[in-house]
Amino acid sequence: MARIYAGANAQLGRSWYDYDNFRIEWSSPDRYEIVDRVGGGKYSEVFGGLDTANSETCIIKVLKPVAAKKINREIKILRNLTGGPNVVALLDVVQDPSSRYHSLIMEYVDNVEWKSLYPILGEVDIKFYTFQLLKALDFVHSRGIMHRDVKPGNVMIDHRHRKLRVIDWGLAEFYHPGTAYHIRVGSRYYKAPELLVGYKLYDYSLDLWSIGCMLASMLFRKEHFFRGSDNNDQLLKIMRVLGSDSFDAYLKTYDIPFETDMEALLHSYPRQPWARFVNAENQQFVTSEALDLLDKLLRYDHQKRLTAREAQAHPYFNLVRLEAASIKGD
Ligand SMILES: CN1CCn2c1nc1c(Br)c(Br)c(Br)c(Br)c12
Ligand code: NA
Repeated sequence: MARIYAGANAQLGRSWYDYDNFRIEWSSPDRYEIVDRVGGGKYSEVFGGLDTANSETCIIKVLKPVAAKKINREIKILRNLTGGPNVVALLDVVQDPSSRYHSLIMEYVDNVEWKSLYPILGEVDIKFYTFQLLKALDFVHSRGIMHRDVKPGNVMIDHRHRKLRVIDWGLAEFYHPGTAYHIRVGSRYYKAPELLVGYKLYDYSLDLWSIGCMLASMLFRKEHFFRGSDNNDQLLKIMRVLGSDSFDAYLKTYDIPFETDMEALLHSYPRQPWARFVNAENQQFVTSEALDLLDKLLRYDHQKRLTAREAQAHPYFNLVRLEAASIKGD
């Protein structure tokens, strides 16, 4: 059971979370022109586009037919969240009458690739962007939604304008207490322990693990902090840092049956102090406040992780809280 916002969807009501009975009015695609391909994946192809009605740049996310069932959920969630701080805005939904393709027209962000961005962020940048990300997720969680795929590739950052937007709500879901969710979600390096041990009764705190991984990347200047070669190795990488004693305690707390064919996962590992990851190159960003926050996010036990709201109140953000809180996120 989530420690916070457990009743959000019950309070917001069925029309808020029931995405099955939800009729979508599709606009004509004629108004939008595809300019260039910016990316894509299993479920979609993503293009930079032009909205000819206002000559604005936009993003055109063309959904592959395989994603049909999930279209309703993604659109419902984007509609529910549009206007929230640092959530990418859904501008339009279009369907090409002749084709089966559906596309989402999204707000454009002049994104700087994570690979190039994380090595140039200064201490204030790290605080600022982490705070903005927490602000977005506290809003999203308060509206009863878990993102479930938080990772650098889904956090667009226009560094010139210090603009951050959380994107790709295709894996997001509504949180209902006591519901068992799929564990094949997220992206490996950012998967929380509950997903890796197959614990299905997870909640919003899933996203806070991923934020902890991103914070560790920025603080320690490492593109992906826990970089496993498969789900078992992912868990091993985590265990080598957090230790095996607290892992065993976690399994016990939630009565999680854990079998593995990976010998290494049965060994015992000491907990590594976070200071161990400080080196000459990153020591300028790493303060005791930063390590304290990180320690409170990267916990096996999801109920012990800070919530996004608690994390925003952490002293680590003292320098940026006033300034960042004032930006409405537009
Ligand atoms: C793969 N890439 C690169 C940039 N970029 C990509 N996918 C994007 C999506 Br979906 C949105 Br919505 C926005 Br906004 C941007 Br920008 C996106
Ligand atoms: Na998106």
